[in-house]
Amino acid sequence: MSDDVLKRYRESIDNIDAALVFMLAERFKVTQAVGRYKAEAGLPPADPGRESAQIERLRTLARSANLDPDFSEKFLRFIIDEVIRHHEKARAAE
Ligand SMILES: O=C(O)C(=O)C[C@]1(C(=O)O)C=C[C@@H](O)C=C1
Repeated sequence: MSDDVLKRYRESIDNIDAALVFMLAERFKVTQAVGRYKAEAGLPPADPGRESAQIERLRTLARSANLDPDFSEKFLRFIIDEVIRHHEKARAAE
C-alpha cells in the first residue's frame, strides 16, 4: 500500500500502543508487589472502596480529556479484575 497519510497515522498508533504496553507492564509490576504484600499481611485481594474512588477519578479525568467515561471505567475494571485474579493466586500460594 502506498498511502503515506495512513502510514504516518499508523506509525503514531504503533508508538501509542507501545507506550500503553510499557505503562501496563509497570502497573502490573507494582500490583504484583501489592499482591504479595496483601497476601503476607492477610489483607483481602479486592478493596471495593478504593476501586470506587479510582473509577470516579478516572471518569472525571476522561471527561476532561474528551474520552468516553464509560469506556474508561470498563477499561479500568478489566485491568483491576485481572489484578484481583493475580492477588488471589498470590494469596493461595501463601
Ligand atoms: O490498591 C490496591 O489495594 C490494589 O490491590 C490495587 C488495585 C488496582 O489494580 O488498582 C487492585 C485491586 C483492588 O481492589 C484495588 C486496586
